[in-house]
Amino acid sequence: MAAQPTIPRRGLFIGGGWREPSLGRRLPVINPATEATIGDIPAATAEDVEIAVAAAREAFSRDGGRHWSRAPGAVRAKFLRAIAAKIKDRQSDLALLEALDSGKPLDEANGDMDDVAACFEYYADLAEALDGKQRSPISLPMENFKSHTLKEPIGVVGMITPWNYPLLMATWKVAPSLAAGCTTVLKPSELASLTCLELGAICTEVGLPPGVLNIITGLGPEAGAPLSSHPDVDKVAFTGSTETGKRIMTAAAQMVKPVSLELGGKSALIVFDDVDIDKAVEWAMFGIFFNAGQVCSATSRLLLHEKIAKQFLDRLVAWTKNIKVSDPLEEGCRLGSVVSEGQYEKIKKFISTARSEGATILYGGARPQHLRRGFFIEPTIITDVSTSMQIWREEVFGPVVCVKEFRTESEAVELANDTHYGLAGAVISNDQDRCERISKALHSGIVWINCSQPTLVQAPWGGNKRSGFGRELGEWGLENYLTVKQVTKYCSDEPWGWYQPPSKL
Ligand SMILES: NC(=O)C1=CN([C@@H]2O[C@H](COP(=O)(O)OP(=O)(O)OC[C@H]3O[C@@H](n4cnc5c(N)ncnc54)[C@H](O)[C@@H]3O)[C@@H](O)[C@H]2O)C=CC1
Ligand SMILES: C[N+](C)(C)CCCC(=O)O
Repeated sequence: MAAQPTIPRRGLFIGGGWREPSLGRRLPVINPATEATIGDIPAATAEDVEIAVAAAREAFSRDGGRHWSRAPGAVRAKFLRAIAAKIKDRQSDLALLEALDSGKPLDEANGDMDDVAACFEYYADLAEALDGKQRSPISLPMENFKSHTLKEPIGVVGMITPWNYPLLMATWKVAPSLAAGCTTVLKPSELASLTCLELGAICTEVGLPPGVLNIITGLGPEAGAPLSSHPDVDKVAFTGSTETGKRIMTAAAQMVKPVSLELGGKSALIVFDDVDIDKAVEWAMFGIFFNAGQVCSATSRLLLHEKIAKQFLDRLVAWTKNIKVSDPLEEGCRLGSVVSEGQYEKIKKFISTARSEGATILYGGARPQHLRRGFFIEPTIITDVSTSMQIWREEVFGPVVCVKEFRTESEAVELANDTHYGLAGAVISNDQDRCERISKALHSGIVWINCSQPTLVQAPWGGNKRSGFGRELGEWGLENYLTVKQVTKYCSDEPWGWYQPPSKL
């Protein structure tokens, strides 16, 4: 088992320095795998939000923006690359903090840190490329006007992020917003903020101008709500539950503030009868048991062609029995604890409701017997599910998959689209034409073919319907933080000639 690190005691990271929260309150950090309190984080309130937003505003306009918001993208790229390098230097201690804070297996947390560094590097490249995209000419059907566009940073951005991928979800927002020239106030989830606070320490080490990135930890209603309604915040970017997303959108609407929302999901994985069963089983497991199913894009509904359903479920159970469920720091752990007691209770309730509604718990459904403490739930497979059941309709955000059989392609598509959500969908089949047809027919922002969950920083990420709107990652992620200005010039020597000139007499 890896050594337990000391948990750094941090303040709020505002204006390039550490500050105690105005009301002096702190929140405990609980290791969900042991239930032990391992540290604490500051609890910001509206007073701190004021100070952080003011620091971000000052940094945005400092020296007319010469050193940040209007500086060449190449200048900002250097900071992004320096942050990526520091993340790599500190990879093992950051991964350990992430695992202790969230309960995810250390191997997963290590992978997250790779993705974090890669995301900063990717947006460093895009920041540089932005310089070449300025003054893009617009082709016009006349000669007396010339137009071009400028891509400008949207301003001060408020970011509210979740606990399932604490530093990675923050990075998906922070990296492109910094690349664009925005300044930012980040409010990570109170359930897992440690690595985001360490990002503050890294910003100091790389000499990021003060106030460009501010990090305030605290509770949603106390710190997140005043950030989303703040009149001096130009945009809010949010990842989290659909309920909170609605609140944020309502608050932002009062100021006609743009929002991007990455919310929940109830994505389906469709498996046809022409597949290699074991390969498909492994993707089905990765789709729902990775990060203990606490993934917005988790393929939590498994649709099996009736011809292979029985054989598939037998193999799924056999593979699932083999998952190492353990303390996240144990070698080979593939399923850690869920993030908190609240989430643990919520998942157990989903399972008991499924049972009481008539579904069968084919495997799992309880606390693993060998783990007495910690918020552990067995990987759970639920069958005999009808489309009116809660387990079919609602996001569990836990290691719980529900299974249905289908006969035809159109039935599979109909079942997959039978949800208010629209984040992701996946299909496994050896018939490539069928996969293409299904990728068009699914009402979702992401489709995986012959896999589930792989996420590439270059490709757009986001959902439709109640999974939200706006796209992160790729060039779309940068556009989120840019506003387009048209500049139009009259270039004829002739007078405009609309009004009658006054008499020269
Ligand atoms: N789409 C996703 O990636 C995520 C989905 N969820 C879903 O949400 C459920 C509940 O988890 P929670 O941690 O309660 O999610 P949440 O949506 O309440 O929390 C996400 C973030 O929003 C903040 N927040 C909460 N209330 C707020 C408010 N009124 N104004 C502004 N910010 C606010 C939180 O402090 C946190 O930083 C999960 O069971 C899961 O179904 C949770 C986290 C991530
Ligand atoms: C694709 N993955 C698992 C790396 C991240 C998913 C992001 C999310 O849950 O919001």
